[in-house]
Amino acid sequence: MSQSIATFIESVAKKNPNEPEFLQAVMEVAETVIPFIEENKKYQNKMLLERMVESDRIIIFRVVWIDDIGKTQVNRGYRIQMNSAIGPYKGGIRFHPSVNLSILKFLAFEQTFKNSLTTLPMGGGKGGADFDPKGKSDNEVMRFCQAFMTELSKHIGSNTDVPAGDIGVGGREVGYMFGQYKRLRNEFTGVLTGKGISFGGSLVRPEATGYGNVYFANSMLVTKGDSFSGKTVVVSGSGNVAQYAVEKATQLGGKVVTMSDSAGYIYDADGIDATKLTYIMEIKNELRGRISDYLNKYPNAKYFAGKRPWEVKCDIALPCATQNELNQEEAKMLVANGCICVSEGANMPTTPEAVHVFQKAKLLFAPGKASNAGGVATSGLEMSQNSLRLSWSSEEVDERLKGIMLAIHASCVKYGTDQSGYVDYVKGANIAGFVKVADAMLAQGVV
Ligand SMILES: NC(=O)C1=CN([C@@H]2O[C@H](COP(=O)(O)OP(=O)(O)OC[C@H]3O[C@@H](n4cnc5c(N)ncnc54)[C@H](OP(=O)(O)O)[C@@H]3O)[C@@H](O)[C@H]2O)C=CC1
Ligand SMILES: O=C(O)CCC(=O)C(=O)O
Repeated sequence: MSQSIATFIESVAKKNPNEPEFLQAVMEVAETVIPFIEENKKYQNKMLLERMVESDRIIIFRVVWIDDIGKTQVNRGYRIQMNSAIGPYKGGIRFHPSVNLSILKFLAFEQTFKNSLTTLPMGGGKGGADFDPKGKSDNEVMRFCQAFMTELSKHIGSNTDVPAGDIGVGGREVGYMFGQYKRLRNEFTGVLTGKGISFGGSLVRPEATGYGNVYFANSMLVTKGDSFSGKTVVVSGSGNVAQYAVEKATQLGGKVVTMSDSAGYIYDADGIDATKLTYIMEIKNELRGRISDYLNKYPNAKYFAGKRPWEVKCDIALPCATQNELNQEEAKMLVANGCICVSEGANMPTTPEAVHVFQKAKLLFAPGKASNAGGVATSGLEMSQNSLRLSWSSEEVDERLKGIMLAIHASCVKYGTDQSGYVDYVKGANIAGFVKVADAMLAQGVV
């Protein structure tokens, strides 16, 4: 690591103690962006990266609600408004017991670069609460969402900050939050994305992150004259992103053999086809059960409690669960087993050591800020439709999504190709994302 990178990281670490995930995300960007700044006079001595790691503002608030047995519950809510140089703050809301400032700051920082890559005018933000929706009744989830939005509504708006879903926040939660915002503000606006189709949601938004990740992986494979056809695919997670990554990978001719949740993974050697995926969607989205329930209907599959799927031999790996879910040892296992392509559906699922393993082995490796950007890009399309008061067809939204993923791939190739022709997609995504935000910041003066 060069002296300038080390000095920068040291100062960020000092200002943001006890924030390992935030520091990890910053370090990954700094490693590629600082050398780029040093080669480009225009970006020098303007403290651009120093400004980008400092949130515009952070809102932390108490969320009080009553559970089904009449007990008062207290959670902590957050919204990180990271950077608005290129558009209103945009990024999801996460409800998970692990939520803290470090995790949300890493996500908001990543989001700023990701949103820049989408080609759409969206700044970076992220929010959430340490609320665990697991095991809660619909009424409890609704009361929590209403209490959360009662405070959040003071800080967001369709031209200011437009939240959406993330872990633990899907269509149900977005609906409850939208209802509360409308009740409090008496206005029907595109203040959230991921809404239901009957009240301003966009077709293909639920599918967009998973589909987009597979479109991006496919673009990487195409650079090698390859495709998903006949490939064995390992997927982690079984939530929104994983489900639609499995659907699209299967449609493109891949055989997906694993899915997981925080308790373990299932392995189905025959492949998780469309019918089996419908069952997983029922387990996860309606019954709110566990991935192990898959064996109730498909007993030939195997369940591995407490394990992650990276030990399974595959050609393509799609980590779609959560941050730091694929470590160095697991990366070595994937490489040894002949994996050729890893495309992140989740945000920062691969540890830095594991990323280096993939890059050293010259795998096709896509960082989430590029490969999972289809979700927020389609949220941007939802915002456009809301502003126009129009709804586009599935075909139209999907075509735009494909076009955006191709454009992001092209930007990564532009900024990430080295002299040997290897594309470092991490470097490409970081620099391409940085350039647009930095140019806008320079044009807007010292703010
Ligand atoms: N939804 C979107 O549009 C976008 C999401 N992402 C990212 O994709 C990832 C998945 O999000 P999404 O599918 O929406 O979320 P969901 O809540 O729908 O699903 C999350 C999945 O990840 C698993 N998971 C969560 N925490 C852990 C953990 N600590 N260890 C192992 N597994 C875990 C969950 O298992 P369990 O049920 O056991 O908790 C579940 O299977 C996240 O990193 C998110 O930030 C990125 C871009 C857009
Ligand atoms: O659609 C959005 O605004 C949220 C997407 C998101 O949270 C993400 O890209 O990580």
